[in-house]
Amino acid sequence: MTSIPAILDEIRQKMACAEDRGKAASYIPELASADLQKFAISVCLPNGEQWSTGDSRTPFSIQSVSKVFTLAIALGRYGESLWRRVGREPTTKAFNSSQELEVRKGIPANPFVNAGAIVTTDMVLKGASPAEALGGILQFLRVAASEEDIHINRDIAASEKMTGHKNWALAHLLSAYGNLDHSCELTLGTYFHQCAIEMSCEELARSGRFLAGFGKKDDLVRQSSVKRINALMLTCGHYNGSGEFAYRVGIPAKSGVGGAILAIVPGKASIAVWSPGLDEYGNSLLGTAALEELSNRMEWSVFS
Ligand SMILES: NC(=O)CC[C@H](N)C(=O)O
Repeated sequence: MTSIPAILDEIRQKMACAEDRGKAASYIPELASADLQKFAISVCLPNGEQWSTGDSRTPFSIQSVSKVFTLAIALGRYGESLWRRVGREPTTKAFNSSQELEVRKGIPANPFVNAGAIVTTDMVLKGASPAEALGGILQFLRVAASEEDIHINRDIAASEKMTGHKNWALAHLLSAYGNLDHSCELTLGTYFHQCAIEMSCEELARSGRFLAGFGKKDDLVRQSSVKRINALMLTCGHYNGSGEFAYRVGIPAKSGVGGAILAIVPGKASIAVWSPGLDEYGNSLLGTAALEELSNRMEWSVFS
C-alpha cells in the first residue's frame, strides 16, 4: 500500500496542475488578493505522526472553521440549553443568508451558518469582555493545536468589520428577535476577530485531534460533545454544499472562506487542507477535491 506521505505528495502534484482553482472571497477585501496557487494538506494520526505537504506552514485566516471551536466552548458551558437559541438542521440557503432566519423567527438553522455562529459567539461573550472571550477561544486553540503562537490578524478583522454588511444585517435581525444578549457592535466585533484567527495547515490539523478522538481531548470537551460536533460538521459544515461534500468525501468537515477545511476521520485522522480558491458555496474548490482523493485512497469515508 502507498504510504501517506507519498499519497499526499501525489495529491499536491495533481492539485498544482488544476486549471480551475476557484475564486478568492472578494467580499472581504483583505482576502480578495489571496494567491490561488497556494495549496497545503496536513494529516495527524492517533500514533502522534503528522504528515504535511505544500504550503503547510503558511498562516491563513481560519474564518468559519473557527465556528467549530466556539461551538465546542459554548456546548461545554451551556450544554443542551444551547439548542434553545440555535437549531441543528442543514440548510439549503447560503452561509450568510437572512431568508431562513426570518422564517425561523430568529433561531438560526445551525451553528455553522453565520447567524448561528454569531449566536454562539454571543453566548461565549456572556460575562466577559470581547478581549477575554477572544483570549478564551485562542487559549482553546493553543491547547488543541499544542502551539502557543496563534494570533488574530487584526487587518482582516477590521476589513470585514467595514464591509461585512450581511453579517451586520444578520446581527440586527437576531437582535430584533431577542436572540442576542449583547449589542451588535460587541458581538460582531468578537465574531469578526474570531474568524480572523490565523493558523497554518499543520496547526489546524493538530487542532482537530480532539474531535478525532486523540490529542489532548480530555482537556477540551466531553466525548458526548465530540459525537455531536462531528454530526453537525457532517450535516452542516459546508452549508448548502454539505450534501455534495458528504457524497464526495464522506467525512465530517468544516470549511472557511479563507480556503481552509478541517476534516475529521473519527478514531483515524485529523486533516486540514488549504487552498484559497472557493466554489459557488464558499468552500475551497481544490481543498474539497484533495479531500475526496485522500478519503478514496485511504478508504476513510465514514460510510465505506
Ligand atoms: N464561510 C465563512 O468562512 C464565513 C466567515 C466570514 N467571516 C463571514 O462571516 O462571512
